[in-house]
Amino acid sequence: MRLEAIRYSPGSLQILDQLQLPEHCRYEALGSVQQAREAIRAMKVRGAPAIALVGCLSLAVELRAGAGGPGLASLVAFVQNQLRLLVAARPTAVNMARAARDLARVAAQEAEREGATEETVRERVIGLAEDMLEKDLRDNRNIGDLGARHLLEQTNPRGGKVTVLTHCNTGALATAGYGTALGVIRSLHEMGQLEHTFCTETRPYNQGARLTAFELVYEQIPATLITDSMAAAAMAHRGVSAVVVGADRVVANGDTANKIGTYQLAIVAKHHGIPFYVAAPSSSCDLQLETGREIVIEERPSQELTDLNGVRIAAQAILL
Ligand SMILES: CSC[C@@H](O)[C@@H](O)C(=O)COP(=O)(O)O
Repeated sequence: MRLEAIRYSPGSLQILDQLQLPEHCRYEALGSVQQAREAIRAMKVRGAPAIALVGCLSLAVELRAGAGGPGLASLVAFVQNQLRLLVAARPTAVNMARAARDLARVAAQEAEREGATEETVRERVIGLAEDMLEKDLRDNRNIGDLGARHLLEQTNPRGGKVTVLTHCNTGALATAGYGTALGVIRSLHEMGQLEHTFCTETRPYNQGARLTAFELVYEQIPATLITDSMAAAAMAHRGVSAVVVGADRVVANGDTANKIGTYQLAIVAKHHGIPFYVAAPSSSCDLQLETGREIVIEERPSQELTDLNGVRIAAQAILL
């Protein structure tokens, strides 16, 4: 069975609560933008593409139930407002902001068309949100296949299997399915070209230990979980052929924001002469920003560092 972070059918949206993984596979129904926003903030669903898809589909569910209006202007204002709330939920990942721009634009365009009704505006927004789900899955398969072939050509021109190190979770759980960086690893495995995977635990929220390790075991892909602080040693001594990570946002000059720890992985990879790749769909690209310095970096609650499963592990009164 395919791992699904998002289950959607017209009028119904469910997410796999990733805070409960790997112990429990529990789906939670989201019937409104407000519920989706809370789930995204709490990281029950996370990963740049999945955040955007859940946000947009929660709006689709709300609109199908007749939310917004009465009147075209008030419906368009409602759509814009709901999208603003969703964009603010996790600001670094740009996918939601890009999707919001597109949805707000089609809502406004349709409302201005002669003969438009509330129903046609709702249908246009819902239709576009549903297309995004299909497109993300297609994009991920392409990223996986193209990325795997590129990586084999570049890192192993004489043939032979490769070993890949990855960070955070960029798999089926972070997307509509298959994944981006983890999609490349999945494709290498499907091609019979993957020797081994190293996945980092990804402190403080352990997306690597809880989610990537879960996906790799689930798919029977050969893999070892390492602490974040073992990455340099793994690169020095364990034959890592390439590092492949995902992206929350790629800006015009190529600067990339991703899970904390990605920067040091890039430096360590450079030190060891190991190719470092960012695997991301165009929905993660933000060409409006020139450099990474302009990216708003999300600040998370300090408990994510000081506590483990609700139990304080850090010294009291330490500055954070
Ligand atoms: C395909 S997911 C791309 C990125 O969003 C991913 O690399 C990442 O850093 C996820 O972070 P998260 O904080 O778990 O949302």
